[in-house]
Amino acid sequence: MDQQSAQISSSADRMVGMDHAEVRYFTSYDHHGIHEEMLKDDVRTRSYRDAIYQNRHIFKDKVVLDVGCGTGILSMFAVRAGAKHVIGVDMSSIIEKAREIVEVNGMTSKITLLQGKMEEVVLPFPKVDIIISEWMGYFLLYESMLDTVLYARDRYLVPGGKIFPDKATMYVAAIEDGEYKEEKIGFWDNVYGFNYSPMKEIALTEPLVDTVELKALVTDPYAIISLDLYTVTSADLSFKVPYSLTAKRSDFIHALISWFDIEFTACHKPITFSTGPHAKYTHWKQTVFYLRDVLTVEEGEVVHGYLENKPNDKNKRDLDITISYKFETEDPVRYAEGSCFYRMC
Ligand SMILES: C[S@@+](CC[C@H](N)C(=O)[O-])C[C@H]1O[C@@H](n2cnc3c(N)ncnc32)[C@H](O)[C@@H]1O
Repeated sequence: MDQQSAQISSSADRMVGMDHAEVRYFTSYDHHGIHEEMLKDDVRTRSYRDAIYQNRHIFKDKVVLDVGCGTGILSMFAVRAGAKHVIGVDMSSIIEKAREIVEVNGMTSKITLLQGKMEEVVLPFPKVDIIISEWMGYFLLYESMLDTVLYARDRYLVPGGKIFPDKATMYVAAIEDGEYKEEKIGFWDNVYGFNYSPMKEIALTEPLVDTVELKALVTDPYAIISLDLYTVTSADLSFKVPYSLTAKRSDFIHALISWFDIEFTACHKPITFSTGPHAKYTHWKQTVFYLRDVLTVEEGEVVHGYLENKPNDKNKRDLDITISYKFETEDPVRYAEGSCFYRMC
């Protein structure tokens, strides 16, 4: 068996016993393309690099755990920042490439790479001083990788240890998006003279990951939840939170959008980045939730409701999201109230 075939078969062995969704999840990270997209996301990768390089006094001589190391980029940043030793863990076969990358960069003695699930591998150190991880998915929580970071925190982080990054805040806002909603959702009303409404239901249920122009925002953003990675638990990732959106101008509302901000508060000078429509492009873009109704709002009027999120019962990496909305106005023609269910899968 050649080296490549041996690696493929050892990866397959590790997947034995995993359900189909888990295998699909981890193999999605096997291909170099997804890593290229992440590494080329300059806002993302530069923020991690700055957070690590600007805090050599925190990393110097520390044992660091890189949860989901992928190609090893964060592990190598940590070595350059003076870490005593870095352990990188990844279930995906991309870790084979990480080994080669670490070797050609002369860091083999400083980085131990382990292929396996974070929840199952045995680390060469009983405890670590710092956890670094890029775990964020679309709508922050899609893929549910944060659970894995929380597992690593509870199992391996020394008391007083640091997590990079350690804070995430999710926002919602409402947008005018009539043209695109018509193209994506209205399209199904009449397809070559046929009623395709069953397809419209699926299209409405699926949140759209796309870039939203700032000028589409009809309301100010509203921070719905903030996660402190030192204290948050897996149970907290199922939540129902209120929101309240005040119209900045008279316009129509076709959808709510969501995005998140990330903070590295352990840094000497805190480093943050945003995935919002006001910020530089990131591969997370924004997540668009089309509403059934079109709301006709006037400046200063308020739309409020709840956003409920929970991992899907059958596949915990998918998300079940319900958004309820109430637009109370004295004008009975414009009054609107409803609830929409979405699944991110
Ligand atoms: C978003 S990528 C980040 C890769 C790399 N750290 C970077 O910043 O470019 C997440 C990685 O975590 C890995 N991963 C996710 N859950 C894991 C788990 N439970 N055990 C091991 N690896 C995991 C995936 O295979 C993937 O390579």
